[in-house]
Amino acid sequence: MKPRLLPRTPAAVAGAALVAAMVVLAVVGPPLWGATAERIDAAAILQGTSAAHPLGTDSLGRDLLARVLVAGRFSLALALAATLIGGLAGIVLGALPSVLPGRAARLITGAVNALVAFPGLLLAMFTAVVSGLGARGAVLGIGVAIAPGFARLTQTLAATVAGSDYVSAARMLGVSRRRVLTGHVLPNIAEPLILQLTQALGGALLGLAGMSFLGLGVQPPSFDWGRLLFDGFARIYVTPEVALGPAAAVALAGIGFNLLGDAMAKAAARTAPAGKKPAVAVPPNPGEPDPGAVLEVKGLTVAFPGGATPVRELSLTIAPGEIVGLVGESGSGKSLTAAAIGGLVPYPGTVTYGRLLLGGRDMATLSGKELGTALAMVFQDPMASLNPALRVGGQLAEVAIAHQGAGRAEANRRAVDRLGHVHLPDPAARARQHPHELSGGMRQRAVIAMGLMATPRLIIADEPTTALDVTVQRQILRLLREVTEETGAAALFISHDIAVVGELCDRVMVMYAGRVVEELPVARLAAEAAHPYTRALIASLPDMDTDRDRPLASIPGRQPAPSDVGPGCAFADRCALASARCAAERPPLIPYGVAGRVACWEVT
Ligand SMILES: Nc1ncnc2c1ncn2[C@@H]1O[C@H](COP(=O)(O)OP(=O)(O)OP(=O)(O)O)[C@@H](O)[C@H]1O
Repeated sequence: MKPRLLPRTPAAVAGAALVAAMVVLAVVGPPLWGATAERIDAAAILQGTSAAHPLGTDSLGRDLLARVLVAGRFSLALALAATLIGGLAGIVLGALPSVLPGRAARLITGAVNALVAFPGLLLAMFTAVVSGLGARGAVLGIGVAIAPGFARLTQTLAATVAGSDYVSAARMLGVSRRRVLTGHVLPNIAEPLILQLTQALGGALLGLAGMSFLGLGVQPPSFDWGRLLFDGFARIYVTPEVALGPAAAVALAGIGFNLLGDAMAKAAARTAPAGKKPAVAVPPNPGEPDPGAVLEVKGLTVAFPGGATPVRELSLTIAPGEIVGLVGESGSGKSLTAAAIGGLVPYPGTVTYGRLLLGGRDMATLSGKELGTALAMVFQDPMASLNPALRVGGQLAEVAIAHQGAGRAEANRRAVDRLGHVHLPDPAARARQHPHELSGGMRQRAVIAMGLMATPRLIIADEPTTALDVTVQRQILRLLREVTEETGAAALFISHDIAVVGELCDRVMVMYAGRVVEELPVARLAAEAAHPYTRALIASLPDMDTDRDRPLASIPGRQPAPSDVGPGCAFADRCALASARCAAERPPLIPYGVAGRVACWEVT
């Protein structure tokens, strides 16, 4: 986990101070006060508070203050052990359903659900009794009591990550369940689990003290805070101060860990509103910028921990009014390219680039408001962009209020105007409806209208028509073309369908395993496409002459996973033209034909 500043709230400061004090005490306690804590004094048996013994003495005349100070190390060590046992067992139990076959997975999920419903203290007591009284039994007991909570948290987090597009893409690419778990799921849920471990440590301290207090934990001559509390409790009516010391120590340490865990969780949530901001690094200046371009991207790379680099050194330029199509099969890195341009790569992805200019300005320097005005993004699922609880018109109006400081009435008027602009019938009535009252095509129009509330210089549309039927798809494509022609906005249109790209775009960029392998004007696509992958994509399209009785041509083999791309051409092992050089050396993307670029040894 990356070091993160804690918020400077009194609770965070108090938590950090208490935990720091606890750690210092664990280190210096036994060497400083160990001898005093063990010194038997027959003349001072069972005393209350005195100048020599501020917390009194025990039945052997040993100083209780020294014993409380010394017991800190053992108490913390036991709590750490219990938390690690519980945490590890829980994470394994929670992760197993993602890798096991259906029936075993259901069995484990059911068992975890049952254990979560079982009172933790009973579980701990039962385990401690079965595994033998003493510190070991208590640690195991608390570990077992903690584990179901961790298992449930891991399951919930893993299920959230498992539903994301990149995991689906990895599965589609044939990545094994185990690799999906270790490479995609666990790294993305590590942070909340670590935060939970810190909080669990406080709970384990209290739990262990409780076990010792019940006589189920640490046995003499060893002692932890719970044991001291147990011993002091018998004298609570005569000399209450003897129980006070261990009780205060347990309470303060427990509160300290809980406050610290809480503060860490808040700090993490604050830095990660909707998936944390990825790290962005800018390597040295790569040549002169293109003054005429709306968008200029040079050397864009997106990487994830564990070696996955789904976008590699991608460069693209889009002129005003131009629509560039980014095409490639699932998992080639199209969506992450769009996300990186929009600053939306999910944590823990890292984005690096030589240049990322929107209208000549480095996108990293644009404020949220400037970016919101200059860039409009349209995604495949319009429901993801529209809040189901709000009326369509109100949501559009919000953009004008937030970005242009418009008044409510003016913003509403503009929203209806924009909805009419994207050919939504009866826009005033539609504006008063909720998203679920609109058809899929209407919703996508509404999202495009939302992008047009400002005057975007760039529209990024990521598979905006994939979920729509063919007729509606045509209408939306026409609308996008109309909008760019009217407003002069540039567009990056992402699709896995080269036919759709051919219909709408001016220029096409073909992506394979994170890299652009070919780029050319759409008008030359049929005649001049040179890269074997582009040609295979075109060949797999049906046309009027296609024999309907025979299966469509498909490209044999699979695209390599983002972490498995070798040194040569990533397409080599699916390519009929590949030579030994292709497997060993990656072809550069170089000018080819009239206005194209291609990366292939065999055609250049
Ligand atoms: N957060 C992440 N962590 C690790 N790998 C990721 C993450 N997000 C995406 N990937 C991987 O990056 C690769 C490219 O994903 P991307 O979504 O950009 O592909 P795509 O070409 O848009 O595919 P699709 O058409 O299916 O959306 C995939 O193999 C995916 O598994």
